[in-house]
Amino acid sequence: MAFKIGLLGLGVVGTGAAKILLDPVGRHPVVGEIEIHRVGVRSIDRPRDVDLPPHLLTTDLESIVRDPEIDIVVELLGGLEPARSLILEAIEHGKHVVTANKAVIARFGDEIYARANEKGVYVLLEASVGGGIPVIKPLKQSLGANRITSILGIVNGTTNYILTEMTQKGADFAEVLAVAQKLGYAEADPTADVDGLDAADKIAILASLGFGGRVKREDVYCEGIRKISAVDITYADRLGFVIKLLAIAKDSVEDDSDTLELRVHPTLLPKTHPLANINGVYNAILVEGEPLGQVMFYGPGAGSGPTASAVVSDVMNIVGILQSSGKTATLDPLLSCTHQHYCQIAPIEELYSRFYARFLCEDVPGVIGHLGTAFGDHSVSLESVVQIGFQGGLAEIVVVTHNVREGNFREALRAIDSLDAIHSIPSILRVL
Ligand SMILES: NC(=O)C1=CN([C@@H]2O[C@H](COP(=O)(O)OP(=O)(O)OC[C@H]3O[C@@H](n4cnc5c(N)ncnc54)[C@H](OP(=O)(O)O)[C@@H]3O)[C@@H](O)[C@H]2O)C=CC1
Ligand SMILES: N[C@@H](CC=O)C(=O)O
Ligand code: NA
Repeated sequence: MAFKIGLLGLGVVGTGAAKILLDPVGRHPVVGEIEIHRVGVRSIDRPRDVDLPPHLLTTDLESIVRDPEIDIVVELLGGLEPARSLILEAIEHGKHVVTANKAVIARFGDEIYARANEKGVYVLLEASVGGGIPVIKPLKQSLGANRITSILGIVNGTTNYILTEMTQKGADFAEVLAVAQKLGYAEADPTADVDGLDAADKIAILASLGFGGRVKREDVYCEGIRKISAVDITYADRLGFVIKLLAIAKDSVEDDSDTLELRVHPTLLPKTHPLANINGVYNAILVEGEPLGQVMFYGPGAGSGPTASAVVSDVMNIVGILQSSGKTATLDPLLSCTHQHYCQIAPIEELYSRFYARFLCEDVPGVIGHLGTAFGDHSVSLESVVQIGFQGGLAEIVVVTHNVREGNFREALRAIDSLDAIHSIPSILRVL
């Protein structure tokens, strides 16, 4: 018996999923039991890179989520609406859902999972984080015996591709972004990638799974890569670092409470760090837990085929359950989501980090002393201060701090900014 799916979206990921399903030979036999019943798109006449019978396509997406013949709705539209409403309506009609939409899950996951649990259906989302990397299911199942203490990830393929090209080839930001869009890595609105919002959605999802609580998306501190310049990439390199957009969720070690650190920002990583050599569209997620220690998940973080691999695997999981237990079985607690309480998130000012800051100063005697004094006055201890060069007659000084409270560091910067000898502070980055 074939299991019928309704595909919402036939873009980069939808096309990849359809290609796998239309070509089952050599894959797991379950793939051959999945039938594409309807496909919802915006424009029927748009040329497609996959050979589907034209009568399957419709612009009436509501009719798909209500279709009594469909077992599983696969949402690959992107964006918040109509994706959220269609997912909820599919659930109301007793359909299982597979989605790659981290933006919807990070914002409306509570609502979606509450309804899914009431209706006894699964909402699986392996493709939503790390593209083709299996990380959601391992966090739910294979690592379930551990107390997770930290999750560090490079979880956005577009920005990792851009930073890699800028670092290795001195490429121009806008040009590389255009290539990433052409390769199908970027979101429909690439601001979500570049400004770190997509990575913030993903770390909210990972944190919720790893730390077993709900996460409010607005609690994730987020900075993107727009301000990263070739100058900082070069100086980071000289100091022994690479710059990566890092997503971090970890137990806040500075206090005994149950609070979490949750943040996304460009970070100077020591070249010896396991995440430092994750390049191009590849993503990696380094999970630390007790008693396991560290485990790293690595693979293609975006793109048609890899993301479709995760989507189809989720569909197969549901088909496997339907085959073995039937439609009325209770939900498997290791695949569904039942969190009730919200994780407590520490304010960014209270977090401790190392910082890299680049100053442009008048080339006058004593300027390094003034910097040191201002930092010292705010209990910010310095690891190194280097006058690294000159730019337009101004001395360029780079400071790397020890692990300091962010609130103190910011106050020190305000004091430094008001010094006569300081012309500007072009960059401030965190250091791992
Ligand atoms: N691209 C990637 O590498 C990855 C993407 N994702 C996620 O997967 C999802 C899909 O992304 P992707 O395939 O890249 O997106 P695309 O923009 O390539 O495709 C979107 C598809 O949805 C259809 N669509 C969008 N809005 C509507 C609407 N209002 N009504 C009808 N149809 C609509 C489009 O129709 P039409 O074709 O007619 O325009 C298109 O087929 C997103 O949530 C994204 O975040 C996750 C991991 C990786
Ligand atoms: N735009 C995203 C796509 C995958 O989630 C990215 O670049 O990682
Ligand atoms: Na994944």
